[in-house]
Amino acid sequence: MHIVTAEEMRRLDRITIERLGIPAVALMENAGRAIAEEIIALCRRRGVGRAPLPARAARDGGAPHSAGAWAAGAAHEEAAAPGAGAAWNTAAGRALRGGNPSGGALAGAPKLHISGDAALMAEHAEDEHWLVLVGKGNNGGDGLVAARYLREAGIAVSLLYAVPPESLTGEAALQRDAAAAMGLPAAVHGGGSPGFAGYSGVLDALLGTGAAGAPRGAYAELIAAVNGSGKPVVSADIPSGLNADTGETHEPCIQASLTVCLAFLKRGLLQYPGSGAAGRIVVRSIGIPAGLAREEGLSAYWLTPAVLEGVLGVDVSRRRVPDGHKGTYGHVLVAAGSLRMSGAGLIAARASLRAGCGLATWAVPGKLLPLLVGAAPELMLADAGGQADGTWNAEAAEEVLNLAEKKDVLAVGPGIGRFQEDKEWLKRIWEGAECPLVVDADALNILAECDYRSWKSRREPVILTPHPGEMARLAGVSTMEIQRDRIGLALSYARERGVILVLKGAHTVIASPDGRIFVNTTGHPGMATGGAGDCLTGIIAGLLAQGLEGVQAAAFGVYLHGLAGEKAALLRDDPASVIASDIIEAL
Ligand SMILES: NC(=O)C1=CN([C@@H]2O[C@H](COP(=O)(O)OP(=O)(O)OC[C@H]3O[C@@H](n4cnc5c(N)ncnc54)[C@H](OP(=O)(O)O)[C@@H]3O)[C@@H](O)[C@H]2O)[C@@H](O)CC1
Ligand SMILES: Nc1ncnc2c1ncn2[C@@H]1O[C@H](COP(=O)(O)OP(=O)(O)O)[C@@H](O)[C@H]1O
Ligand SMILES: [K+]
Repeated sequence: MHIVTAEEMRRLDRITIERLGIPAVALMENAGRAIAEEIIALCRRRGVGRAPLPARAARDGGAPHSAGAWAAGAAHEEAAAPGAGAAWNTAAGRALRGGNPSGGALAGAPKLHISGDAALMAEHAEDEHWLVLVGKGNNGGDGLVAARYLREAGIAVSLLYAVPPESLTGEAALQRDAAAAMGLPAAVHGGGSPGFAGYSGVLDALLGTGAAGAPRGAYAELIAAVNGSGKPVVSADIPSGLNADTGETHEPCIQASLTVCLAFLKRGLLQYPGSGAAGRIVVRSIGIPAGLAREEGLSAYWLTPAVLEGVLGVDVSRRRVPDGHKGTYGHVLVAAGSLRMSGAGLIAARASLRAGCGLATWAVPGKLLPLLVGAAPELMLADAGGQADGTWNAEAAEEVLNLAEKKDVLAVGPGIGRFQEDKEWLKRIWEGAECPLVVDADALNILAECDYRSWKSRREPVILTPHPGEMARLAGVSTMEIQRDRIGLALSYARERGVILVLKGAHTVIASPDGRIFVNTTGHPGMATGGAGDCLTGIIAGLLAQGLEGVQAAAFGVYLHGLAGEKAALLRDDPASVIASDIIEAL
């Protein structure tokens, strides 16, 4: 699934309207109807058992999946089916709503099957009353359309305009008039906090992709009031107050239970804190052809199995040829670990084996070798020279390069620490290794102190795997600046430096020098544990050894790593108990 910026969304809108001739008002009609369907499905879900839907504030940390941030399979793409057919679930429902009311009673007679618009049927509609907050732009227009459909479903709605309705223009003005003609009750925000007591939910149609800066005036007042109301909030397109491109949340920003995102997933919904403000996200089609994004050369994606296969050409089933042997699946060399951090190397090397490479060799300063014998019997150990105290030195680079000669990939960095002439060490490896190179941990910190663009260019790809702190050092900005717009920053760094960049952390971003972007949503905060990153390095190296291209290995590796973290969490009482070795064992 593509992810787009607000500007890209406007371009796709324009093309649909101008080139395909689909009127803007038709898109708005589809958008509003989709939002109404999702609200009805939500009402139906809470109708089952009549349990009140928890308000956003009372929920968890707010991941984009209602089943909990870490639930296994959370990142799998689901087809949006807003409760279709659910209205027919009970025999009473079938009989009352006219779906073949005679049932099997008239044996032998031909059955007449007629069904109504199930997506717009709300059971217990009489218990619902939704407040629709209407902004001045097209987002407000979407809300007005949704209000009409909700009314049609028997749900009471009240409109609250943020600005005088006369200030609406274009399609939004048409919807204002239609809502008035239908007799929907409406008021204009008059300052202060509106009362929410009588409402069962709030539709936030205040600001969408046309918003600029922090919500002002009435918008800000309404958002703050809704957040304090304890009512479930559904946001149209994006939560009002969210930067649709970066995921930054302005003060204030709607905290939604559900966001019905229209046409294409907006970048800001996939990046924290935006992901947290959105609640559950449903992307609904509104008549803009999905293929337009590719035709227009957009190349940012939410990373799913479909994207891995269809866009990146990865065989996610990881089929092996029947006559394959360990040579078929490649040999990884991991240059990692030192006296105080040998475990980092061990984790990376073991993870590469679990990722399916045929052979893995772990190179360490020679002093450590006798201590590591048997640490992982499947691994081969190699003496990389180094200092008498078990740390690395510049000369060890030559040994690593010798060892790398017959290997398919070289991973460097986990647990190496800093040492004298470490910049020289890394330069020699960078320029000399004739296989793909994965650079992690302290090797990234070393790199941050080098002008590596002046180094001899490499034929084989380089994959950098920084966490936000390491990325800040590489880019020469603060960690806060990195987190402010992770996608934008990863993209520009990868392009400028000609490297494949894996910017780790919640919703890891994979950026390639050719401008492709993939955002991963597998994984969970329990993976914020020492060694989890070393494990990822090993997985990516293991996939490269099996012949995957750089971007394929980086994206698939990140996806598998998160999935393994989810599986590992299911074996524990609490995801916080997951440690890096568990992730390896869950691969
Ligand atoms: N064909 C289409 O285009 C389709 C579009 N669709 C929908 O339209 C949405 C985009 O609509 P949009 O471009 O009209 O912008 P939107 O976010 O509704 O409001 C902007 C207005 O708010 C105001 N304003 C801005 N910033 C502000 C602030 N900080 N604080 C306070 N006010 C602020 C600003 O007014 P101004 O201040 O300029 O007078 C401006 O007029 C999109 O998210 C989707 O929902 C779908 O229906 C599909 C078809
Ligand atoms: N909240 C989170 N959600 C998903 N994945 C996470 C989260 N926090 C950390 N991770 C993942 O765990 C790994 C931690 O890596 P890193 O910080 O380099 O650890 P280390 O250096 O100890 O190996 C990364 O792959 C990161 O994406
Ligand atoms: K909104």
